[in-house]
Amino acid sequence: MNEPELLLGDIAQGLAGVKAATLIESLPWLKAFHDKIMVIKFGGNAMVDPELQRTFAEDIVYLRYAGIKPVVVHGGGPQISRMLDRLGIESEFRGGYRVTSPEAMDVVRMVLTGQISRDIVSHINEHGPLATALSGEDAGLFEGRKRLVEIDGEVVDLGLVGDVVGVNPETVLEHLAAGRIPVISSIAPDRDEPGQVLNINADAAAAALAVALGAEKLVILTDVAGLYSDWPNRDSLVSVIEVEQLRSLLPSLESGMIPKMGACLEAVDGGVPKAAIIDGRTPHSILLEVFTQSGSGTEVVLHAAVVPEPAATPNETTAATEATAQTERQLS
Ligand SMILES: Nc1ncnc2c1ncn2[C@@H]1O[C@H](COP(=O)(O)OP(=O)(O)O)[C@@H](O)[C@H]1O
Ligand SMILES: CC(=O)N[C@@H](CCC(=O)OP(=O)(O)O)C(=O)O
Repeated sequence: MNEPELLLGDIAQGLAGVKAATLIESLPWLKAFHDKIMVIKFGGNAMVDPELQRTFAEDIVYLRYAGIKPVVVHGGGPQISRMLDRLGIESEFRGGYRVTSPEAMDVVRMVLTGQISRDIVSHINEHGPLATALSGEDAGLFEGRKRLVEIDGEVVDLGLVGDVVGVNPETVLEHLAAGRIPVISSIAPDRDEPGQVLNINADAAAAALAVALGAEKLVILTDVAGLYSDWPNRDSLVSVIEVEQLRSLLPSLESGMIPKMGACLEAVDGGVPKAAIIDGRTPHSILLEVFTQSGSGTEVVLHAAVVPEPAATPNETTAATEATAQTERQLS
């Protein structure tokens, strides 16, 4: 063999080694998550590009064939706003929640249940008859109650916006037992007002469902790399954070991140071992998060493993940055 041929042979062998290392890195996670339920929240901002919808569906189907039981809860905030705009109905957000009139509620229901659920199901089912759509209204899945929020010391009525105050997960469990992938929209019947439905923030709906299902992990896809402890300082991306650190950081967060990090807290407080915020703009970010040691975004856990000798970080800006610099991801 001449020299270029030898070199090509070395490169091919090196690439094969990298591929094998990548595959074998997933083994501990395949074992840990085998037969476990994983709730994945697909945010409206993460689904704007059709190619990302396709790679999202591939990841979900991959999880399913890897022996995990994925449950998808989806949002669709930007898509609802676009439809409201087309219909000449004004959109207003307060404290991260959409002020929802009865007229807007019809549109929320139409876009989430009638359009986005169907699109996700259809992308997944390109791989086989796997996905089935459910609304939080179906078989009493969610029970909601109107949410009153306090903003700047003032109690604000957000209209038909609710919290999930009850979950009846049996239907979802039945679908999982049949090998299906449930795709769920975040609408809930109002417990206090029969016939009325409420608009639920999809992060909050995903967290409540993850707790009720006894999920092993909640994964939330959004349009940033994860949680920044000192937003918008790009050097402050957090890899792992403990619930108590997050609880003290929460009041300083800006509106988009409040429902998201609040949902992670609720999930871990409710017994879900891990909750992660990941970048839905990166193709296959779910696979990277679930099957690699470094993950792909921010993981929230009850207690993080402590690295024996943390490297010095000269630009530590907050208590959370300091604390998370000393932790690393772990299997359980
Ligand atoms: N501390 C923070 N870390 C990361 N993102 C933040 C933070 N504070 C505010 N944000 C903003 O929150 C946004 C995500 O929230 P949102 O737009 O509601 O997402 P989604 O549509 O996926 O639910 C980010 O794009 C970012 O602009
Ligand atoms: C009460 C409330 O704000 N509900 C959200 C529901 C959809 C959602 O949460 O979508 P994302 O995940 O894309 O943000 C809304 O009307 O936009």
